[in-house]
Amino acid sequence: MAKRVVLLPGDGIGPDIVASAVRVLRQVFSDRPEALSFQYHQLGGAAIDETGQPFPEETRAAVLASDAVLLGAVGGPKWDQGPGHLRPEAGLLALRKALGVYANMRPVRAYEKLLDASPLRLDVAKGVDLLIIRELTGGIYFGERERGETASAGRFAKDTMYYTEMEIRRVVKKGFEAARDRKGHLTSVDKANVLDSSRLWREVVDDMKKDYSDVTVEHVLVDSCAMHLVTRPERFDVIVTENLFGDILSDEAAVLTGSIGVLPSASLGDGPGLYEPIHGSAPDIAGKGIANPLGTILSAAMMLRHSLEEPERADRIEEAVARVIDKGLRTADLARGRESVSTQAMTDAVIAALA
Ligand SMILES: NC(=O)c1ccc[n+]([C@@H]2O[C@H](COP(=O)([O-])OP(=O)(O)OC[C@H]3O[C@@H](n4cnc5c(N)ncnc54)[C@H](O)[C@@H]3O)[C@@H](O)[C@H]2O)c1
Ligand SMILES: CC(C)[C@H](C(=O)O)[C@@H](O)C(=O)O
Ligand SMILES: [Mg+2]
Repeated sequence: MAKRVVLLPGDGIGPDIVASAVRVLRQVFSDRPEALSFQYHQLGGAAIDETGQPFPEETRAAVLASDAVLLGAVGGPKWDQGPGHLRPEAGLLALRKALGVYANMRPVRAYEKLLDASPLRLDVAKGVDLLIIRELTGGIYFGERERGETASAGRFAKDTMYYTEMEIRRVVKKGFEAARDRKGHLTSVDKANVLDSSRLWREVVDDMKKDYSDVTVEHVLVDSCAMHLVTRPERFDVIVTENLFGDILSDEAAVLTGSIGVLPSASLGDGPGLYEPIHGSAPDIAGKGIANPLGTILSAAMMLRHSLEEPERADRIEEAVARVIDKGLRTADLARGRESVSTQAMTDAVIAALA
């Protein structure tokens, strides 16, 4: 039976980069085209325009019945003025929650050929190969919120960072397991010098250590981690951290690779996985045909590996991307004054490199 992939192109550059990933998937399955079925649904601003909701019921039903979900990006200035629960981003959060994808894996790999695209010194970014595991369905993104007004101090707004032991344990477990399969080092990132939720996080990590004696564990405060990511990135193997810290640190880590456009992600829980590049809808370049499709193409490879039991085809896509980068092809975000190619041409090159 065909594996059911739900495609959520979303907004801005989303439709272009998802189209690229689908072309690559079709090519890598050209010997068995019946193995995958694709279904398009709406999420984000596009869904608001059509249905009034950022995560329509129809999309919810489709993703829950799928084997995996591939998402482009959501958001844009057109929808920025709406109330919080009717923003495109609220649809994305509701999607993650509905799928229960609590572990967001964001691998960061510096390709040798792209080192000069990073603003950092060559020797800093060289050899970087780390994995950020970001808790994705809890923390301040999903805690209690409140808006109000007091007579003495004017308006107030409240967001709450709330974690249960169960939420921490299951994502930290993914961290230990990933470290075990990689270089055996786990960095748990928190703000335990200030936050109670971080102190609980640290206690749970320390509790779990004894079951993973082959993994070395260190605790690093998030501010210090932010500095070390761009000064000594080679010290990291697997980083596990809560939702907001992971969001910020992964965009920072993108600087090591030359562009946020090349970073993929896999969000995993107990049901269908969700796969999306880590970047947004890039309204500044939308419609120009110049978006970097590699983060989405590499997310599709992660989908084949983690949800669709097709690890060899995943390898083939990743090798094709590495070959294209090696040949020197760059989209505008990576060009740094060199010649650049379009989304379409980059996708064509990956497809040609698959052969
Ligand atoms: N997962 C998601 O859907 C997601 C993630 C982040 C931001 N957003 C949303 O996207 C919108 C824009 O946010 P932002 O500008 O802060 O972040 P962004 O990631 O969209 O863009 C940041 C910068 O990186 C560039 N960029 C990003 N992806 C690129 C690609 N594939 N190729 C070339 N250049 C690329 C953009 O042109 C821009 O200059 C906002 O509405 C935000 O909420 C969505
Ligand atoms: C758009 C936004 C809700 C999202 C997040 O904060 O999780 C994005 O920044 C990401 O990293 O996927
Ligand atoms: Mg982000």
